[in-house]
Amino acid sequence: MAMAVGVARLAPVSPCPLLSDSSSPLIDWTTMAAPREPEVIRDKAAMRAWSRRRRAEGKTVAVVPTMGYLHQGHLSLISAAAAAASADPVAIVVTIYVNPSQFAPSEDLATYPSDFAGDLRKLASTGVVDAVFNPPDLYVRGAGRRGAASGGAISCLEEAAGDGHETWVRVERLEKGMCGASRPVFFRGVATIVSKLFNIIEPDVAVFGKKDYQQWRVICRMVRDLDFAIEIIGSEIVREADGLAMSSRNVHLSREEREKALSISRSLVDARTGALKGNTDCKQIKNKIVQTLTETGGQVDYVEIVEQESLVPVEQIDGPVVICVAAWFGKVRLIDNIEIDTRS
Ligand SMILES: Nc1ncnc2c1ncn2[C@@H]1O[C@H](COP(=O)(O)OP(=O)(O)OP(=O)(O)O)[C@@H](O)[C@H]1O
Ligand SMILES: CC(C)(CO)[C@@H](O)C(=O)[O-]
Ligand code: BAL
Repeated sequence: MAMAVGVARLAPVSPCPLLSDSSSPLIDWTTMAAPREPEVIRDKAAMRAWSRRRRAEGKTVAVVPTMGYLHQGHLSLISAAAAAASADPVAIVVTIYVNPSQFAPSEDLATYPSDFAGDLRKLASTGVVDAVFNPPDLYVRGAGRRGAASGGAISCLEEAAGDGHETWVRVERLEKGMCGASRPVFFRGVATIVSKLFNIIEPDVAVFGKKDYQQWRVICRMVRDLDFAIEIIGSEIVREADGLAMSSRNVHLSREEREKALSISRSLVDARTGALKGNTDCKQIKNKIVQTLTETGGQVDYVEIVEQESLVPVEQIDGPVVICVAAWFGKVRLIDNIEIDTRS
């Protein structure tokens, strides 16, 4: 039975030495309700019925979409969900589904980390998660041939789905560039699965992390353009004590690779410090970050400085921008970012 929840009291910020002004507070769940096992729902119709019952009870339904292998970054989204509807009782749903349509066949779907039992323990410890939606599959699969090729890159889903699923959501401008250039099926898959989750769960609020900055912006634009009656919340990046952005894929880093990967967050902080001191030439900033990451053994995918909402690249930092980085350390592709506003 869902229960009204209080707001997770955020633990005093134990500032990370590198990012003290942008590290996100971790959550002191001990101040929350007693640990409580969330209901596990695996069927789409049951998930929709559960959500409609909560709303009929007068609750705000909040969803936190994830691909599992949960860490504090995910738990911070749950806290944001609880806080978003603090005036009303909220029913919080966390989805755990590794979405095949956002992975190209050449990417790491097969090695994506998973620990559902551990995830359930972490969610229970919060005492505020009412349901976990963990479907075995969310796509119609066909037995027949896929028919005329859709052209362009295909995802792991299309490789396996035959003449099944064929409807896609595209956010045509924001999906281009940065991760859209490196992962040509990623945002089509994300926008499509998030739309499906929204149609199944019918939430009032949905929380996404700014760690995946471009993804967050793509989803905000999709919600605007398709008139979803859903409040989208972007939650700040949660970092390890040494500044590394928490990410499920970090588990694949060797000790040495993890040490080298610290160059990402450190170079972002240095860039922001410099910009606030007047070093606002984007070409110089990007070249310095690329040099730093390369010298520490990273293979840079991209370093871009773009306007925060339009994601349009800028040549000078003069207003709200975000520096977005993607780089490989060993076989692990990491992303991170830092927002800068020289006018604030
Ligand atoms: N360190 C973090 N701080 C804030 N939000 C995060 C963080 N890590 C992940 N999230 C958010 O959690 C949600 C689920 O992301 P996901 O399940 O893919 O985890 P992940 O840590 O991003 O994994 P990976 O990046 O390795 O695929 C997304 O909205 C994502 O932005
Ligand atoms: C939003 C999401 C859950 C969609 O699969 C995924 O892209 C993620 O975990 O960021
Ligand atoms: N949060 C990232 C999801 C992905 O890399 O597919």
